[in-house]
Amino acid sequence: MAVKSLDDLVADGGVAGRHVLVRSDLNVPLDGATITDDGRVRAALPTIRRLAEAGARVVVTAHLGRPKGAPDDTYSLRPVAARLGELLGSDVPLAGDVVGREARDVTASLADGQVAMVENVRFDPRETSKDADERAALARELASLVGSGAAFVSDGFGVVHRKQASVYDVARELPAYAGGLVLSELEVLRTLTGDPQRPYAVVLGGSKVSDKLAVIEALLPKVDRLLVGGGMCFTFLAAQGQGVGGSLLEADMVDTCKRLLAEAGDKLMLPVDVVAADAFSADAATRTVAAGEIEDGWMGLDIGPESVRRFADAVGSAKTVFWNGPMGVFEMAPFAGGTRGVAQAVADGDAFSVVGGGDSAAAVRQLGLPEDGFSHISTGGGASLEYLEGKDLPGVAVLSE
Ligand SMILES: Nc1ncnc2c1ncn2[C@@H]1O[C@H](COP(=O)(O)OP(=O)(O)O)[C@@H](O)[C@H]1O
Ligand SMILES: O=C(OP(=O)(O)O)[C@H](O)COP(=O)(O)O
Repeated sequence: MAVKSLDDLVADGGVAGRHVLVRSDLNVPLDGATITDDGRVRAALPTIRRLAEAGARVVVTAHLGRPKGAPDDTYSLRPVAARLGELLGSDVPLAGDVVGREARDVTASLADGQVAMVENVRFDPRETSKDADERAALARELASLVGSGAAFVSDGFGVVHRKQASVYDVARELPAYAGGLVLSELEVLRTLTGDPQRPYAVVLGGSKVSDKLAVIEALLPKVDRLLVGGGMCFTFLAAQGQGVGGSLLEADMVDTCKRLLAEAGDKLMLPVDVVAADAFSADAATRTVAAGEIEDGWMGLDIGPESVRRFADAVGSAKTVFWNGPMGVFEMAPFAGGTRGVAQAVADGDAFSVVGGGDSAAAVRQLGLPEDGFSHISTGGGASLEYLEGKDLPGVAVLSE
């Protein structure tokens, strides 16, 4: 069955007076309760606004960070609901729970064209449960919030690779439609899966190491160059027997990295130098050292200048570039040079270039890089990677069941 879109929903008898549950990806970077980059909220806006303007009673669900399946104020969606309200130009009430009494009250009291949110859906342990029955139970409760006659719009591209209750299971409980953001992201990424112009370079960094190691294996045969920086690189350096001190390391993935290094040969490029620090802090003492010479008590928080030159050369000569994951802890000025240097090289080059991921997109904007230097800035990092890898995205596949 073909995926139905938001256009179909609006055309199918209209949405005026109907409840519509929208799953967005509003997982924004925060400094305390301050949003440091609202790109994902802005990206979610067109779908939410279109539904509201068509008279729907819109209930938005989203996650923020990775709370441990229980309410945790650090991960409250309050700042996000406030920002969404500012951008919409009307107040967005936020229920203090996910499917409890407040969620039911807020949902029931919506007027036509109004938008409300429920709290971080990951406060409910069933959202991310491996047990399909537990997830289905939460999905039924989410569906019953909006009642019969309601519809579900899946618009959180950054999370469609997660088989989670509010992304996957809920689409089986309500008539389900793909939002404009999901469809437009897939359309751009499709151009990278066909026959990309070569050389094709993929740059990986960031901190979700174990998620992305699996992706490397699948991408290796498809790309000409795979550049690995950020927190990702230290497990590879450790696999080469190099000293990584207190850097981010997934010890149980070292053997996998050994195997990947052997398979990849010189396709896979690692940093040759790193900016090491004696603490995870913007005020830490720093040193640039050879990649294998990080001492105990020090940690690698950025790739070094020689690595930036080599990575910049590789992306500068590529005709297609996909980049996910910052090269260092760019949020702190002393560790932003690697991300800035590589991003600038992508922007200066003439490759078809896609940068994906909440933090990577935020880095482009925060470091003042020209957004028009990239062919596309995607809201999803892991989701884009899994798509490029050729995997089915559960949150998309379920829409055509
Ligand atoms: N060497 C490093 N050590 C620890 N964290 C790092 C390192 N390099 C990058 N990071 C962190 O990775 C985070 C982004 O990772 P990730 O979520 O995987 O990227 P994206 O959101 O773009 O997909 C940033 O907050 C950044 O500070
Ligand atoms: O930030 C996200 O993904 P990304 O860092 O891969 O872009 C999404 O909101 C998914 O979050 P998750 O990786 O905690 O499931």
